[in-house]
Amino acid sequence: MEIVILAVVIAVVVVGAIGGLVVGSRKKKQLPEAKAPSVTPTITAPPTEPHVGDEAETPRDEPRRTIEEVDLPVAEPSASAPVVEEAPAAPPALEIETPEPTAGRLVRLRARLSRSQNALGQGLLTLLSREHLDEDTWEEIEDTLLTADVGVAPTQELVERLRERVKVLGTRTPEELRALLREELLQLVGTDFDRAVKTESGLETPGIVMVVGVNGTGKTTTTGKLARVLVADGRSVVLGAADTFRAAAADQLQTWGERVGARTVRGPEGGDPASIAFDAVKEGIAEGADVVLIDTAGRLHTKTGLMDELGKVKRVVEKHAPLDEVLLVLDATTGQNGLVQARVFAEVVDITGIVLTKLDGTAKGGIVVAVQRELGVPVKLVGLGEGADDLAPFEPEAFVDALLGD
Ligand SMILES: Nc1nc2c(ncn2[C@@H]2O[C@H](COP(=O)(O)OP(=O)(O)OP(=O)(O)O)[C@@H](O)[C@H]2O)c(=O)[nH]1
Repeated sequence: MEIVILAVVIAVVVVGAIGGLVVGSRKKKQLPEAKAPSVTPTITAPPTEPHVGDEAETPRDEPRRTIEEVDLPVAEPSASAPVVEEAPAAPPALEIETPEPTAGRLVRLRARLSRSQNALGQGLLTLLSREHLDEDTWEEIEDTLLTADVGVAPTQELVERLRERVKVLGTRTPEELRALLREELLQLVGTDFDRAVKTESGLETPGIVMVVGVNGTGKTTTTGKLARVLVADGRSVVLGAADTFRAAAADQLQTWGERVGARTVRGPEGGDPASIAFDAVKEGIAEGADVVLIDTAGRLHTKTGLMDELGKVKRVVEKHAPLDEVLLVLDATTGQNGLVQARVFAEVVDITGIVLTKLDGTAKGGIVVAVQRELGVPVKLVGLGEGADDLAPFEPEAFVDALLGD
């Protein structure tokens, strides 16, 4: 009996030892090292769908892990918080860009212009093509022009002339109507203005351009784009960040300048705009630059404040040399509000040219006509997008052609 008991004990011990060896050897199997979460988050591809013939089981050579060794899964990013791969830090050095040439820019940007302006041109052509041009149709033509911000007086003039010419014409082919409308719109926009931005002083000193307008109209952007236009035409430029109202405006202008290798003169936030303008012109003279562009602030609550500030900038700059151009920047999408701004600025400073920005974002191209009438000053440049080279010299023919579409 004792022998039997002894044999059973030995058997249990032997089986236990073998079992222990097996577990131990499993534990010793090296698990792949747990990867530390990478610093740069990455987007992983979703698992691919299994194909016909693929193994249904986990491959057998995959290491097995005990429950203690299995880490809890890292929380999956939720759909609302996508993991975005961080861009590598940009190198600090800025490359100097070569802006696009300015000749024919409006023609190049025509698609963008006509996309937003077709409502006016096509609307007029459709109405004029009706078989019977009754009073209601003429009223609709008038409404189309007024809706496009052409203004009351120019609208009435145009409708009167169109009525007369259509009567004389008798039957109308679409080609004749198009030609007639083109002629009349061109006359309304005006082909006699000198639309060149005056950037040459005719003196030893650089040409001086002051850019004014309510903040948010695209003033700083326009100053930057204009610097590019000038650089593209082979001129050297110094920028004056006299918009000290918003600190970011000076940074923004400086960035524009750096992209084309133009120096920016700036001062402290809330500093005196006139002294910055003065220093910018001084720097322009010292550098022998061709043009100095001065960006100003327009966020002033009273007309007197605006008058004081812009008047001071002008007086101080003119200690060096006279201003050659004062450009008023207006946002074309603001319609009548833009006209009110134009009136206030015109009372404060002698505007010599208008820049209409954001013409790509409105079908109200009639503002070109209205604002010229209001101030007796030509639109010289138009903004047709947020891109660096989306500022074009204003050409009446290209503009009217864009209104009428192809
Ligand atoms: N679509 C479009 N956007 C434009 C155009 N011109 C300027 N913008 C945008 O208008 C916004 C305002 O432009 P800013 O140049 O900052 O305006 P600002 O008048 O200088 O205002 P401050 O910087 O506060 O002085 C920016 O987002 C520009 O990219 C344009 O012609 N078309």
